[in-house]
Amino acid sequence: MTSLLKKLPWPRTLHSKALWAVFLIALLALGNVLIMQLLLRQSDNLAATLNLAGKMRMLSQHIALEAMAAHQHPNDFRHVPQEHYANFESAHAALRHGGSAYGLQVRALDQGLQPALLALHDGWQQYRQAIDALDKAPVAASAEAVQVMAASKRLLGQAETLMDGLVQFADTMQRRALAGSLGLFALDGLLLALAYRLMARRVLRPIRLLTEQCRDMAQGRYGARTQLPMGDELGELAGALDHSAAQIATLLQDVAQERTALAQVQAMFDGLTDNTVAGVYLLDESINIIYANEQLAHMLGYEREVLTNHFPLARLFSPATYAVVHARLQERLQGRVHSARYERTALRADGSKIDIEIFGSFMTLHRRPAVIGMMIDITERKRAETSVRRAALVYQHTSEAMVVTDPQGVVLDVNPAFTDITGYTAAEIIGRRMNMLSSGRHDRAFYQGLWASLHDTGSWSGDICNRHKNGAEFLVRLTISTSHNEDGSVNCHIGLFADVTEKRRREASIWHQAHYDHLTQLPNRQMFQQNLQRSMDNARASGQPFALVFLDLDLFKEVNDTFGHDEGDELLRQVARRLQACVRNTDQVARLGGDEFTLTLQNLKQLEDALPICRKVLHSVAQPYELKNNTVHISVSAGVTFFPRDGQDGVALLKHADLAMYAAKDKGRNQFCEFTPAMEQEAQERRLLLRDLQQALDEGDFTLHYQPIVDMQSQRTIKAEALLRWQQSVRGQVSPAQFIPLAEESGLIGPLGDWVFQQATRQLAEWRAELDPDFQMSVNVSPVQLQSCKQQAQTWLQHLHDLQLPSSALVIELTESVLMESDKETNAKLQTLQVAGMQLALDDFGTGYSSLSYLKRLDIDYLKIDRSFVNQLTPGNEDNVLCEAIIVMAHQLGIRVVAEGVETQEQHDILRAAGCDYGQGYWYCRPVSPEDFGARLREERSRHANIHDPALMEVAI
Ligand SMILES: Nc1nc2c(ncn2[C@@H]2O[C@@H]3COP(=O)(O)O[C@H]4[C@@H](O)[C@H](n5cnc6c(=O)[nH]c(N)nc65)O[C@@H]4COP(=O)(O)O[C@H]3[C@H]2O)c(=O)[nH]1
Repeated sequence: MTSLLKKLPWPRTLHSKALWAVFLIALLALGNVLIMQLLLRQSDNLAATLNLAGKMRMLSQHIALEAMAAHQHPNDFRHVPQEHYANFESAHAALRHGGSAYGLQVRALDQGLQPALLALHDGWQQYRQAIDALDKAPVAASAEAVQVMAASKRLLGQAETLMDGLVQFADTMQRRALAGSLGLFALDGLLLALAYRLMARRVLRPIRLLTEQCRDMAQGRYGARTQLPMGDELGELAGALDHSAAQIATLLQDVAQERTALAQVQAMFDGLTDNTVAGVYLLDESINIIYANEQLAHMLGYEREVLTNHFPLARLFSPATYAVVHARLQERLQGRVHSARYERTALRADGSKIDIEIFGSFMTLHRRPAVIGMMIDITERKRAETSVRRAALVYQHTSEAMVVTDPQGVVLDVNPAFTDITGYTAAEIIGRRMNMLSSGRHDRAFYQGLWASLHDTGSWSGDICNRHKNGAEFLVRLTISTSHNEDGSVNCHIGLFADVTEKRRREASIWHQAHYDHLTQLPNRQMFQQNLQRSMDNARASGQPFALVFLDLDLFKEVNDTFGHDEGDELLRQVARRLQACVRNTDQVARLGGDEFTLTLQNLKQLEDALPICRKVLHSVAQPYELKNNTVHISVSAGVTFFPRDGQDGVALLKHADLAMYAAKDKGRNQFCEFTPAMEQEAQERRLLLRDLQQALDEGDFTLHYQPIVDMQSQRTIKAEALLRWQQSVRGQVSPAQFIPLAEESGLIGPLGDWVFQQATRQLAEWRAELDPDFQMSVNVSPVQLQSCKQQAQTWLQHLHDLQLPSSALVIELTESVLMESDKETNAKLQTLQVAGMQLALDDFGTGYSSLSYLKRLDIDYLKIDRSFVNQLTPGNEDNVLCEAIIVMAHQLGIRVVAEGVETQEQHDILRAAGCDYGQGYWYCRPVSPEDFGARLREERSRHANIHDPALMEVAI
């Protein structure tokens, strides 16, 4: 069916299709009308037939009645009219053959009803004969009447039969008409469906597709195509729409491409302008800036809005520079030169200068000439160029040799200094390898290390021994760096070296001086500390302990002072050699300074192994020394510590060895002591004492006692020695012999000594004013105190001046050590005091090594014989001669003598007999408080004033 439909010559245009549709619908309607007409006719014929048959039935009965009436009542009724018979006959004929009767037009009865009609006609014949018979029969004849009645009855039955047949026929016809109508309806439906299908296929679908396409297009989708066959207007419309869509799509694609291209151009421009390197500008023909990117504004220090608002380019340059810039711009604006590049110095908004490189090209903007270009800040580059120029100058003129090699070490270039240092000219070395300079002093591993470093880090630095062209070896400090290409490969190596032969020699010498003792050539303190650290590291690694022995020569100072420094130095050298001879090569001997040495005895299997070595050292050092001019005996005290037992670090170890050494000294010298924790406790005790001392000084817990110094002859108290007293709350009375050394060590002696000086002089001023204008005061001055304050002498003199005391009223008591250790500065201070009139007394004379020559040198006024000599003075004792000799010699030097510690009259008498000038001791008076001393002095003065008898003084005491 479908293929058939397809084959049909369908109308091509919508118009013809519409005409065809109208025609077909009209045809359909006409067909319907005709069929209905046919059915109606059949119905009419059927009705007419039924009507006619009915009439025949009625007529038969009517004829019978009339015949009966006429027979019964011939007067009243006439015979049956002939026309009835004729009507019946014509009706029969119409039914039999078709025609009209009773004004009804009928067609011949269906064949099926013809027998009934024939039977009716036969009955009719008989009925007629019966009528005729009745008509002819007499009025009362009943037989004929009965016959009529029977014939009438039969005819009626035959008419009924025909009627029934007709009714059945009518039913049949009616059913057929219904079936025909239904068939027609079905046909109509089929045709309409067919028509709809065609409509849907040929019209509605294309319209829907077109609608969808239009909708797609409206929504911006131009890719869909209806692709309808080009048969009708819809096809054409679809084709046109497809074409339009394709064109629009192409157009849009073109637009999109153009837009993309435009966006790319814009992006390129943005990318070009949105950078932090190049400032982009656009100049109009009046040479005003009409566009500037952010970088340009940033570069020139302007707001971008300012710069882009027809900013005159002239403002960016000095007038002279702008004249040149203007001329070059004109060349482009006039089209004579298309583009240009040049460098100028521009001015920033703040007036500072900036070196810029300017690129500019001619362009047309709104049909007017313009210049577009870039400005780049080349200040750094300029600086770099200057730097490169300078570097080139340096390269040429530096005294350091420079050599450039390729990655394989082949020389590419050298500077003049290279030739100066190596002797090789550029022509001789370029193209050769650097190993031409090799001295052969370095092994293969050395050069492998050099190249490995260059490879890994790009640089190497170190000393290298080279050979000069003339064959001489020289040491250079060589630094090699690597220059890389952009891809990371090595471009070249740059070597920089200077001849450091001399420098290294000097450095080695300086290092040696810094680390070795110049006198003994032993490691010095610094080297010792490094070695000690190394020893500790080794001991930690090996687990074997080592011993640190701290050595201090006994009485070396005395030897030094007695025999002179040269002899002392020689002694130290010999001691050093002996020490070295006592230990193994792996052990270390060092000189820390002065007469202090250390031994580091390594890798001890057991701690006791160190002790025989210590004994050996003590024995060796104690052997006599043949110096240049003297034979000397000394000994050494040693403190022994062990690592790790006695200390975990160098400081602790040395401190403990020092403590142990002091313990050895305390034990009487020429001994060695192992460190014990008790020593540390003693040291701790000293620290606590020092703390209390500081506190006492802060809180003013010190007092001064005064001990008279009497004139031997008159026994008159003519001086007093100020002696410091410290009554400590817990410790009680602490002896100066205990705390003065501590004060000296800690530096507290400075303020403490000043306090003593001020206190004593104030007291002196009082007594001089009240009791004796010639009274003198002796004040002990520690050597440390003298060294501690630079302005000491001036301060004291000023103080005396303030108290209106003459300097001569004061005697400074110094120990022998001051004389021996005094440096220039101390001497100068003492001299200042002496020049001012102050007197000097040498305390404890005879206990040390001081010689009379020192007394001379310092121009000592008084010499105080130590009480250890005075103690031994007994009548008839040969040792008394010593004291007498001291007194005589001192007097010969113009020095007066004070005897200390005079405890008995015998001593007093012996000393007086020996010519001793002054005496001091318990026999005269113990040190007493200022009040007691004042009372005593007062009493003595009054007694002297009245009696003038020195003997009474003794009684008073
Ligand atoms: N056995 C005995 N001793 C006697 C006799 N006569 C005096 N002494 C004591 O001998 C010491 C004399 O003082 P020094 O030799 O200068 O010896 C002083 C002095 O070197 C030092 N010293 C005392 N006060 C000061 C001071 O203010 N400054 C300084 N730097 N040292 C002081 O302390 C040392 C001891 O002083 P002190 O204990 O006060 O001891 C005093 C004194 O009490 C005596 O007949 N027999």
